[in-house]
Amino acid sequence: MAPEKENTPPEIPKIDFSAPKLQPGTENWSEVRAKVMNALESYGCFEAVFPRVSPEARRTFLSSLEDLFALPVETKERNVSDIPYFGYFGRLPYLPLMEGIGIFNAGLPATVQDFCDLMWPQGNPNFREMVISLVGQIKELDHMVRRMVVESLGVLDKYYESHIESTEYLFRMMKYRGTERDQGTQQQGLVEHTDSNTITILFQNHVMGLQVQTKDGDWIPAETSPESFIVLAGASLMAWTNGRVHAAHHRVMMEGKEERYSVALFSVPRAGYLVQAPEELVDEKHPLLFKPFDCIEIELEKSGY
Ligand SMILES: O=C(O)CCC(=O)C(=O)O
Ligand SMILES: [Fe+2]
Repeated sequence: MAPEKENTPPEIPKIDFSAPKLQPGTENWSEVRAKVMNALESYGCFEAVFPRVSPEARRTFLSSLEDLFALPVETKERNVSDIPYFGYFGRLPYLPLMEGIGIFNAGLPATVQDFCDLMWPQGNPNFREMVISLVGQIKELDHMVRRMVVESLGVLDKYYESHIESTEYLFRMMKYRGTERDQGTQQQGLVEHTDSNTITILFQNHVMGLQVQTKDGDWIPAETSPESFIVLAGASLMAWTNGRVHAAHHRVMMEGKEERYSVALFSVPRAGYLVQAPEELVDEKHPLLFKPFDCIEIELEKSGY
């Protein structure tokens, strides 16, 4: 390896999804698809430039999260879920800086409405509309990425529709308190973990903190701009692709007193759907790597994050 290369720290690939006509079948699509596969195989992660969600809408939503998290704990706790971390959680002994509020099945406007009714019995149509439109727009990116993966593997016609139909969406909003530690000292905001779902798409306020582990074990920053998102592959996508896609290990490290807000859309294989590699991806050279599993069962059994 050339010496300059050895010294270049690894960086999360940045991929441009901003072309207005990024459509299957076009040259641009094939180029972007190749970069996506490459990034998912090497890092399990990339930064997607996707200005379909306007920076203005993102900013407005992030500032409305200040009001959401400022609600009394008893109000936030009304948002319960049978699945750990899918409802409200906060001030857990092993996650002292973090609070999270999830909306499961956020693809359905009625679910978003129910959530808003719990938080604001007097109504909050603005918040409802912001969530519905963010979920709709980020879903477009999720669909494109998943289509690119099944296309690259040559199984588009047989599996794309069922892949999309078997998915539910978890929309999770997160707040991390700043750390009291001295400047230059980091404190863990979120323990290192791999997501169990298919794909996670995240954005954060100006307080960065997300880090992704490379296959060599180095932790590298996963930063976003007002127009870009971090896309992470989870264990379900790794299993479904029989290990072609790497599931990225990641964590949040906080530094400084400022609060961090982040927002994530998780595509989650619905309960009862068995995540298993299609027969086309299993052969002598590629033996089946993972036993079929139900992603929701894994989430239900989670004790740590
Ligand atoms: O807050 C973040 O940026 C990361 C959140 C995360 O990894 C998760 O909720 O699974
Ligand atoms: Fe995660």
